[in-house]
Amino acid sequence: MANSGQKVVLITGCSSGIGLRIAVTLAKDEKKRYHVIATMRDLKKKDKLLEAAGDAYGKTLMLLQLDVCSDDSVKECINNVKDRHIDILINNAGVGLLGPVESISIDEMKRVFDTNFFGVVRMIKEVMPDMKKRRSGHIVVMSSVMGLQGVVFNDVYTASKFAMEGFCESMAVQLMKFNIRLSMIEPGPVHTEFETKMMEDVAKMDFPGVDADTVRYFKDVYLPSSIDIFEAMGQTPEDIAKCTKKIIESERPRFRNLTNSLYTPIVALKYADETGGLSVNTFYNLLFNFGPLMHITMSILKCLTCSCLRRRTISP
Ligand SMILES: NC(=O)C1=CN([C@@H]2O[C@H](COP(=O)(O)OP(=O)(O)OC[C@H]3O[C@@H](n4cnc5c(N)ncnc54)[C@H](OP(=O)(O)O)[C@@H]3O)[C@@H](O)[C@H]2O)C=CC1
Ligand SMILES: CC1=C(/C=C/C(C)=C/C=C/C(C)=C/C=O)C(C)(C)CCC1
Repeated sequence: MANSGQKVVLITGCSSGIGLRIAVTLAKDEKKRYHVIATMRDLKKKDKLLEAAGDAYGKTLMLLQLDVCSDDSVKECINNVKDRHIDILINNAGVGLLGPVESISIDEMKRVFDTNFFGVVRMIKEVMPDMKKRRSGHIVVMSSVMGLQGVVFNDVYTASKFAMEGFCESMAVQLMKFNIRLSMIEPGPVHTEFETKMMEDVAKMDFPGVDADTVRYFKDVYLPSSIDIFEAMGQTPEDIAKCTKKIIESERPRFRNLTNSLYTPIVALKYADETGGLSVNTFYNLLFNFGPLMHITMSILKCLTCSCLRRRTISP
């Protein structure tokens, strides 16, 4: 039960990664400002969260089952919240999808949209009426740099995040009229199970219906470069949890929130050129013409951002 003055925060997708870390970070807030309702679709996966939450569990953190792809589960979950009163909704649940579209079924694509786009729509539809009645609330949506700019071979995942960005950009205007804030968070690569799940999926792929060149571009060009990017720029779930906490605590939260300054110039390419060609040509060149150079550049970037170098430069 939330104590008076505590804000009720409901977070989706807390069994691992960013959602788990946001739930624990808010539940362990030193001023105990939050009553965290951490949700997951399979409560058998709760151990990692409960271990990280420690003695906050049962005090500032509680657990509820929630599958954002099920209308009934969404309704049932919110009905289990006292007075259906949620101050902050954090839509974090999401799934990736990688590879040549020729070998991806429409059903698989629909599952990604059902989670990443319709999952957020279901939650907002369920929670928004109460926030409107109270003229108060904050809706946070975990988008991605791929909600701002496409990345090759991430076509459908990118589309699902673009869809969410467009939905939120439209919703934000009317929500403002009801004093409800809407914030999008756009992380670049983050080291979570998201990455391992994608690599596991790729290992199992046999690319039916895909020509040999496309398979080669995916496996021998894109994948090594994306591993470089993850290594050189990858943030931690803690980084994203800290950003999220800052956003929900700010008086006037920004609508869009990129979390990784190393990635900002890459997204900036898109806004620097209204013809849209700059980012397409840059990505093309980085991948197909400067692949090896990019590998070296990323390794240097990794050194510049890792602590060992900083330690050497700091100590005389
Ligand atoms: N990792 C990255 O590089 C980036 C991730 N993001 C976004 O961050 C969010 C969290 O991903 P991340 O923590 O990295 O990855 P994880 O795979 O670790 O976490 C994803 C979470 O979403 C849950 N989930 C999946 N489908 C559903 C569903 N139908 N209902 C409820 N929960 C569901 C998963 O639960 P289960 O354990 O049951 O599968 C899991 O808890 C996603 O929206 C992702 O798009 C954005 C930018 C970068
Ligand atoms: C930047 C960049 C690349 C890869 C970007 C990647 C891999 C981003 C991953 C983002 C994630 C995982 C977001 C999840 O929501 C390429 C295509 C290698 C080409 C060169 C520029």
